[in-house]
Amino acid sequence: MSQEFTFSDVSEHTSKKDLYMIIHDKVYNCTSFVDEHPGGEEVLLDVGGQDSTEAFEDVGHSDEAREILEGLLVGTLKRGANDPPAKAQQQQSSSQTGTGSAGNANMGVGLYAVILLGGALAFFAYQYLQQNQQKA
Ligand code: HEM
Repeated sequence: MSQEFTFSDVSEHTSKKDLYMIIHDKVYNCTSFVDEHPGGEEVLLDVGGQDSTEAFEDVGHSDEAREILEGLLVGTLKRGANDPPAKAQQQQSSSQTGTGSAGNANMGVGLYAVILLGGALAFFAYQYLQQNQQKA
């Protein structure tokens, strides 16, 4: 059912009376909402006809804003080979870096374990040697 739009299809809708935008690879017709936007019409007109995923997410919009957004949905974006990569994918790759740093945290824990184990081994080795010395 959902209609597919290319980047150039969406880029034709940039005026206040006909305003489309792309957020997370979905296409929204924001025309009816421009006057109601609590953040003002200017910001919407600035990103009209473009991928505004970053602008939308940077503001940290509420769940209510996301519900309004769903009501404005008109279709999905069809990416061509020469189109820029999805902003959503870029976010994913940065969250993968996040997982990487979580992995580093695990490495940190591992390092502590090795140091503790090494310390314990040194302690027992020292005691063993002292006992041997006392016997001699
Ligand atoms: C069609 C897409 C959008 C919808 C449905 C929407 C909806 C809303 C809603 C409901 C609010 C009130 C606060 C909240 O509930 O989060 C809001 C605030 C705001 N929006 Fe949007 N928004 C959209 C796109 C954008 C974009 C692309 C920008 C770009 C910068 C933007 C910038 C802002 C700002 C700056 C505020 C804060 C206003 C304030 O608190 O003074 N919005 N938006």
